Amino acid sequence: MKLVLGCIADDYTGASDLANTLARQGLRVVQTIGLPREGFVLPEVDAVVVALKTRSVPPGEAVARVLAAADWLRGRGAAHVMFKICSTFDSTDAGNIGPVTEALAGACGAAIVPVTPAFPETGRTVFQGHLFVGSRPLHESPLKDHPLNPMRDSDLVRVLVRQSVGRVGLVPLDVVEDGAAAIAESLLALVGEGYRAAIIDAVAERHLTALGEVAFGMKVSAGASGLGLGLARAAIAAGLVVHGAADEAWPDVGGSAAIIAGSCSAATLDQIAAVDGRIPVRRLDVSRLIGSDACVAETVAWAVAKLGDGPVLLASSEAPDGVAALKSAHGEAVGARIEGGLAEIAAGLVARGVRRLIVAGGETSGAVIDRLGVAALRIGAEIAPGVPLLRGVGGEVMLFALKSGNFGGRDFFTRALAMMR
Ligand SMILES: Nc1ncnc2c1ncn2[C@@H]1O[C@H](COP(=O)(O)OP(=O)(O)O)[C@@H](O)[C@H]1O
Ligand SMILES: O=C(O)[C@@H](O)C(=O)COP(=O)(O)O
Repeated sequence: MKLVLGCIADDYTGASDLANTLARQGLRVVQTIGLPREGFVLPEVDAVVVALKTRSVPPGEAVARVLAAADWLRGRGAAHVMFKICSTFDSTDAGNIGPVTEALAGACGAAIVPVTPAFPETGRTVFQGHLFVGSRPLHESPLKDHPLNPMRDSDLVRVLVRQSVGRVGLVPLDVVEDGAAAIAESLLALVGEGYRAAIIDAVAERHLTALGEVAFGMKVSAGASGLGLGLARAAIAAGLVVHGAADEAWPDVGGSAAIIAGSCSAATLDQIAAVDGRIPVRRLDVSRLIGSDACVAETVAWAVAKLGDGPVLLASSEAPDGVAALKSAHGEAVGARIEGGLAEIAAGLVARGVRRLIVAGGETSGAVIDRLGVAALRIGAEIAPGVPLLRGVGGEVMLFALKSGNFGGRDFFTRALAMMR
C-alpha cells in the first residue's frame, strides 16, 4: 500500500481535526499516536496523520520528531508531507512552525513551503497575511490569552519571520482568487527572489481547493484543516482515491462516560457552563492538583461515586485572570503539570470503567492519550466541525472525542455524549 498523503500534526486534537477533514472528503485515514511502534499493522488507508505533541516543546525536539515522522511517511510512499498546524497559528517566537517547516523543506527537498492556517468552516480566514478568528483579528480574539502561546500579532508573515531563518513571502488574495496557475506562478517568482516560505491568503473553500491543487504537486505544505481539504480534493482529482470511504459502523462500547477539560479557551469555558447544573461538574483546585497525589485520588473517587447515574465533568479550566494568577504563582511550566494531573485522573477513571471519554484541549488530550497508551485512532462521524468521534486502537476498547479548545458550539458536550454509545 502506497500512501497518497502523509500528514504530521503538532498536537492530537489538530490531528483528529485534519483526519476528520480528510475522511469527510472521502479518504481512508488513520491517526497514529506518534510513530507507530514495532508490530503496528497499518490498516489499508490513503492517508496517515501522525499525531505528535510538539507544539509547545523546544524547537530542536519538535524538529527531530517531525523529521522522523516525515521519514516514516515518505518510506510508505507519501510524495507530499503536510505539517498540520493550528488554525490560530499557535506558536511562539521560538517556534515551532518556522523551525519545523524549514527542517521539513530541507529534508524533503522543497524549494518553498506554502503556509496557511485558513479554515473557513470554523471562521479562520487569512487576508493580506492577517489571520481572522471569526470577525476579529487574531490578536483581538480570545487566543491573545492562551495559557501556553498567547497570540498577540495577527500579521502571519511577521510572526513566521520571527521564527524563521529564511525569507517569508505572501501570496495575496487577488492572486489566489485567480486560481491554481496564478498561485503556482507566484510561488515560483517568490523562489526566484529567495523566499523559502509563503503565507497564502484564503477566505473561502474555493481558495483552498486551488491551493491544494498546487500544493499537492509540491513536497511540503503547512496549514490547518482547510489546506487538508484542498490536498484531499487534489488527490481525488488526480484519480488517486478511487473508492468511496464510508463511515465505519462501530459496535457500542458501553461503560461509563466522562469529560475532562484542561482547555481555558473561551469556547470551552462556555461549553462547561452549558452543562453545569445538568450533569455533575467538579472544578478542580489546580494548586492542589499540581501539589498532591491526594487530589487525583479524591477526584476519581468523587467521579466514581456518580458515574453510575451518568456522565461527569472534571475541569481545571479557568478564565484568563485565573490562568494569569496561577502562572505567576507557579511559573510557566504549570500547564504541563496540570496536564499530568488530568492524565492521572483519566487513567484512574478508565481503571474504574470509563470507556467513553471526551477531552477538551489539545495539549490536555495529548497528555491523556499518551497516559492511556492508545496506539492509534480510527475516525468516525463528525460531532462538530473539526471534531470527529474516535475509536482507540490498542489498550482498552474506547470511544474518544478530543476537542480543540476553541472548537464546537455551546452544546458540544451534550452532542458528543449523545453520539458516544
Ligand atoms: N487553571 C489553569 N491555569 C493555567 N493553565 C491551565 C489551567 N488549566 C489548564 N491549564 C493549561 O492550559 C493549557 C491548555 O492548553 P490545551 O489543553 O492545548 O487547550 P486548548 O485546546 O484550549 O489550547 C494546558 O497546558 C493546561 O494544562
Ligand atoms: O486547527 C485547529 O484549530 C485545531 O485543529 C487545533 O490544532 C487546535 O489546537 P488546540 O486548541 O490546542 O486543541
